[in-house]
Amino acid sequence: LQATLQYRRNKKQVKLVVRRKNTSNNASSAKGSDDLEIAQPILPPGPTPLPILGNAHNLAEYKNCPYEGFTALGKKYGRVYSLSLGGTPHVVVGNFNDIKEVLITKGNKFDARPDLLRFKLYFGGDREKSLALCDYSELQKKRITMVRNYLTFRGEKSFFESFENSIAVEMPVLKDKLDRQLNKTINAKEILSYCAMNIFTGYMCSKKFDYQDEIFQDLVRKYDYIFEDINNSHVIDVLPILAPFFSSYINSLKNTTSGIKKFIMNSVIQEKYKQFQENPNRISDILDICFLMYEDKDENERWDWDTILYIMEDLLGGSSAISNIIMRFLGYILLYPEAMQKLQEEIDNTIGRDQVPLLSNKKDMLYSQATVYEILRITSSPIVPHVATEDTSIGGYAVEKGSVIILNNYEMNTNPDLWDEPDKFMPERFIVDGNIKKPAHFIPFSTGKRSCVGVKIVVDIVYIVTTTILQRYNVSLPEGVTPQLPKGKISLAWDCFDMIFTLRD
Ligand code: HEM
Repeated sequence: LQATLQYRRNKKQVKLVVRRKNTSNNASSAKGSDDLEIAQPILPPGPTPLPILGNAHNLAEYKNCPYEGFTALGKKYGRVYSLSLGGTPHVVVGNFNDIKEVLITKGNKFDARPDLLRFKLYFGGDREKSLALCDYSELQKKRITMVRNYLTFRGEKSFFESFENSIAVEMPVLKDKLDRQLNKTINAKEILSYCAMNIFTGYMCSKKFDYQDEIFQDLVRKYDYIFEDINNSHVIDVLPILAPFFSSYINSLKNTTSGIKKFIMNSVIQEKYKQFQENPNRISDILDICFLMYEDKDENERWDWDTILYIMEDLLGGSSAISNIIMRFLGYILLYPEAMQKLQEEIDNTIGRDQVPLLSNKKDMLYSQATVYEILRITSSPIVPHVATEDTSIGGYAVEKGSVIILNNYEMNTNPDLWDEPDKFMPERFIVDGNIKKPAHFIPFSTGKRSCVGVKIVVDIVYIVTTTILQRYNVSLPEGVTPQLPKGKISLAWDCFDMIFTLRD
């Protein structure tokens, strides 16, 4: 806390090797030759931090969407600027070229994550256990490569088949649950959350649960609570000194995550391990792959139970992202009924009313795909912050080791220089000359070595679930209900908004 950025500006000299022609802004243009040279440190500009508070006050009015605040400050301080938050220097980057420098060109220098108290609390006090919030260690490299291959079906056809099958068997269950609630005002998020979790457990652990199972329901609620928490900022992120005043909140995070772990260990891993031991040659899902790693003959390569437990905890948590984004999908088409009509027309014309929607249809369903992308654009969920692992630079500005890098995806998705009428919900913007076209600066799943491993399954699951729903039902809002869809995060409250499903004629 004592180290405010101003202090650093005055006292600390960061020696950097800066290549002059690398800079498209003015930071290092003061230097003379095109060769590598030692430049004087030019730290990014930024508002002056206050003692203890740092720059928290500069963001106070943007509590509901801090990324809107980062964009507003960027207009004043430029495309790369600095802030001090939680006693740590932060650098905010909102321009695509600078973002690419962080994620791709210098990806190895920016591959760590911030050391936030909350990140530790989610993972039993040690964020290195997490897949998404850890730094980039050798173990992480192995875990994430394995997970990425599994979730993008690289090299193993049977995994794609089993993924498709896990969705396919869940769709009749979803329709059955909705059929029982026809013409009633319902909280669809509950049903969709059970559905998404079952798609995940089906694919990743070969196990499905009954939607009426109260322990399963409790697990899904717990995940949604943690997902909501992780999607929002908290005052202890920027003022960790206040943590003792939030002990009941901290305990609730601890209890919730430990409940999740207990469930996964007792109701998923242990049971499945018995089956694996009976038939170790049958590898049907990622949990079996983890068991192979647990039994590796090489002691240095072998994984322990914690590694397996936390991989499963992290991955199953991805189902909350899916249920929330599907709710957003439904929310937007309820607000823009002409989009619902176009989606239904596309379904009728391409798949028909009776045929089951398949992933193989997706390529012909341009408007459906475009709607998923438009939901992701307009939602603008943040890229998880990165951390500089050495003294380096961005856009020619000095960045010191340990700085947290905020990559302002919200700005890239809402900048009128990059999008026509960015505030308008307009799926058509992603269809150009009869093809899906995503501009290079559209990176809802980020890019580079720490990009999202869920990129493929998210789009596939959202596509199948929403197509299945709209093929069979009209969806409408009860009298007086207007979905509130705050931007800069994916999560919505458990009881965010009700809707009504009626059978299409
Ligand atoms: C709408 C849904 C989702 C969106 C928009 C999204 C977006 C993102 C973004 C922006 C990142 C950070 C990338 C970076 O730091 O450069 C990320 C990381 C990650 N996501 Fe997703 N995600 C979604 C769903 C999922 C799902 C369903 C899963 C799991 C199956 C998942 C697993 C992960 C993991 C493990 C990481 C960390 C990767 C790493 O740090 O190496 N995500 N996601």
